Amino acid sequence: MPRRRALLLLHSRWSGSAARGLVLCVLTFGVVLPLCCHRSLYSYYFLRSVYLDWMSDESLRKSYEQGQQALRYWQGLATVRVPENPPAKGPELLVTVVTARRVDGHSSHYLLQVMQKLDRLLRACRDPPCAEVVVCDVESGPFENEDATLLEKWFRVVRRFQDEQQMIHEHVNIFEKEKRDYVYCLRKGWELLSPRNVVVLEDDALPSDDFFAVIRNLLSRRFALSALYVKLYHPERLQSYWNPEPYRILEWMGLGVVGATALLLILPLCGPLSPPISTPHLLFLVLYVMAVAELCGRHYLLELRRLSPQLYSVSPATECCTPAMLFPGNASVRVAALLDGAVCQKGNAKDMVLYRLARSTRGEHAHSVEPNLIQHIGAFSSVRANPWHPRLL
Ligand SMILES: CC(=O)N[C@H]1[C@@H](OP(=O)(O)OP(=O)(O)OC[C@H]2O[C@@H](n3ccc(=O)[nH]c3=O)[C@H](O)[C@@H]2O)O[C@H](CO)[C@H](O)[C@@H]1O
Repeated sequence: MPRRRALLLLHSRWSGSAARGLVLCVLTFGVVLPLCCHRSLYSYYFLRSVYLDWMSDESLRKSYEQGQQALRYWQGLATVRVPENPPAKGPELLVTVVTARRVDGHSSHYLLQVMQKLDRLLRACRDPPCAEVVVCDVESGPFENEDATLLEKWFRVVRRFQDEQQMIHEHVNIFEKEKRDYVYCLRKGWELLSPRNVVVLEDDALPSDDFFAVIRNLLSRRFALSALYVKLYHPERLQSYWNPEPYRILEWMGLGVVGATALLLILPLCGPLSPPISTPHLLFLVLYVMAVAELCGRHYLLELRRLSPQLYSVSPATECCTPAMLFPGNASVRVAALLDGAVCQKGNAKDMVLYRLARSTRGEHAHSVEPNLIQHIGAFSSVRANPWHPRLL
């Protein structure tokens, strides 16, 4: 008899727990998260059909306004500021900005926006200067890159077609040209200034406010000594846990365990409905926290790391994209040599080639930093065909 009663008690406890778990899941995943996240671009709850077109148009409009504002800034500067001295040799950091003339999106003046932001950041750290900046103009078409010309008074602008006349007669696919342009810019920066470290930005990579503080911190970490490159950007849409990168799965499980333990410790303070501390409850809460994190969007969790440069995480490099890259020490020269030996084409652009080269070359290590240190503002590509109506996703 007592055995039956014990079984009944256990059964009622379990069904009570299951019912509470079910209510919690329905409320969280069916009510609270949809209400909180339906406008968050990188959440699973984002209402794409309702908001995507509108948000994309808004972002294009803003980008156009910011481009026009940057254009006025650089045009107006000529009357109020004296040009600075040419960049000094041997700087701690050289930032090379690779740029080509854009046909689509020309009026958003991406390059001018990026340079305006760099100018603002550099004026905030002058003694000693955070970095020297060189603009690397790789335009080879019949028209000049007007934005680069406008910046000439303020920054050193190097031009590939002036240095390498033969490039005008080069008949290579656009991805191979893009790679050769990149190699030229890497080598030219090194040759001109012999910097101790190099950052290469593409002309639509807008640095974040803490850009130089984080770079300085990264360079002070041990891993940088042996790094071939550190990626400073990965597309937001590819940052979720479900984009399987081994370290992300570990991070996801760790977050689940920490979050569930915190909940188990906090819930008893909230009243009699709290679950008892047991392994099944812990497992349930681990899965619950993991699901909440993924559905809300890992991208938003990463933003918390912006609190301090020390909190930025470094992990093995991910494949896609090179809009912002840090090359510690003489790594930019090694990368130029590696890229020189490879051929790029559609489906095998310089970002993929570099990723594979880093993995297959003994002794070289490639890393990614999170969260992103730049915002990618280029809605229009200068190497690919552009859609009639570019979208944020
Ligand atoms: C955000 C993002 O995913 N960007 C990636 C995407 O660029 P996108 O397709 O977004 O092209 P983009 O217009 O950003 O151009 C990338 C870079 O190439 C430069 N450029 C352009 C034309 C040219 O003849 N020579 C030249 O060097 C241009 O100035 C810019 O610095 O694909 C590229 C590879 O193809 C790189 O992996 C980019 O990081």
